[in-house]
Amino acid sequence: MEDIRVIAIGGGSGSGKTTIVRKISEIVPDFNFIPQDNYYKSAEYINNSNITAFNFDHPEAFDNDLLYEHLLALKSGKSIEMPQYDFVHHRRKEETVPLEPKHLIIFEGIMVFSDAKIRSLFDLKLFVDTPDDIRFIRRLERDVKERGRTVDSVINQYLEVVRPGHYEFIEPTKLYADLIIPEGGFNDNALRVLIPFMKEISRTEEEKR
Ligand SMILES: Nc1ncnc2c1ncn2[C@@H]1O[C@H](COP(=O)(O)OP(=O)(O)O)[C@@H](O)[C@H]1O
Ligand SMILES: O=c1ccn([C@@H]2O[C@H](COP(=O)(O)O)[C@@H](O)[C@H]2O)c(=O)[nH]1
Repeated sequence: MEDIRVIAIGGGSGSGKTTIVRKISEIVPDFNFIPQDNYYKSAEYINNSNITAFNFDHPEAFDNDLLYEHLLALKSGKSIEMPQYDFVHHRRKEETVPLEPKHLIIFEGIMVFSDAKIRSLFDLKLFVDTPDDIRFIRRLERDVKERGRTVDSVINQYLEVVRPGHYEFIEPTKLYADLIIPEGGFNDNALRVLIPFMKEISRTEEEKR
């Protein structure tokens, strides 16, 4: 398969990256979605009371070798078995999801721009930029509702590792972005500009003829 493009969407936790991808998927029919979160290394000994004993907000928290291998395979027209991640138990799930190659790959996560080798595979780089207070409120709500977390553990983790990690490893990668999107998935103007481009590159050979 020719012309396989990778669009990377980076930005802080709770900035709205996943929401952007959901909005894109309502209009762009067919693409491979790779959440960087699926490539977290397992840390099953972690729970609410020792949440900072593993730093999930460090570039080495991810299995970058497997990520590179998988992105390169998809970009070369090969299929992969994508891992799945369990946020409640902080570990990789047993099951994987088979992905067949498609013309468009969307790769999303907090540290998608940290690794130079992985970065070299990207055709378009977007950074979602949302103020810290808004990101924290969204994260607190989400982690308590969906990720089995207590309010105390979210606050503790945020102050000890998430916030420092954001300034050390995420914010500086904004300089790699081709486009910066303020306020994420509810920025209708940004989506209006981006979606036709994504629609075009996700078309199959047959549709292009
Ligand atoms: N612009 C927005 N306004 C209000 N809530 C939003 C907005 N963007 C995202 N959210 C909500 O904030 C939470 C985190 O957003 P999400 O897209 O998962 O962020 P990320 O993937 O960057 O961590 C979700 O519950 C989502 O519904
Ligand atoms: O087991 C885990 C794995 C990750 N985290 C936190 O998740 C965010 C990244 O996910 P977003 O969806 O982009 O918010 C990261 O800041 C980690 O701290 C976790 O708490 N537990």
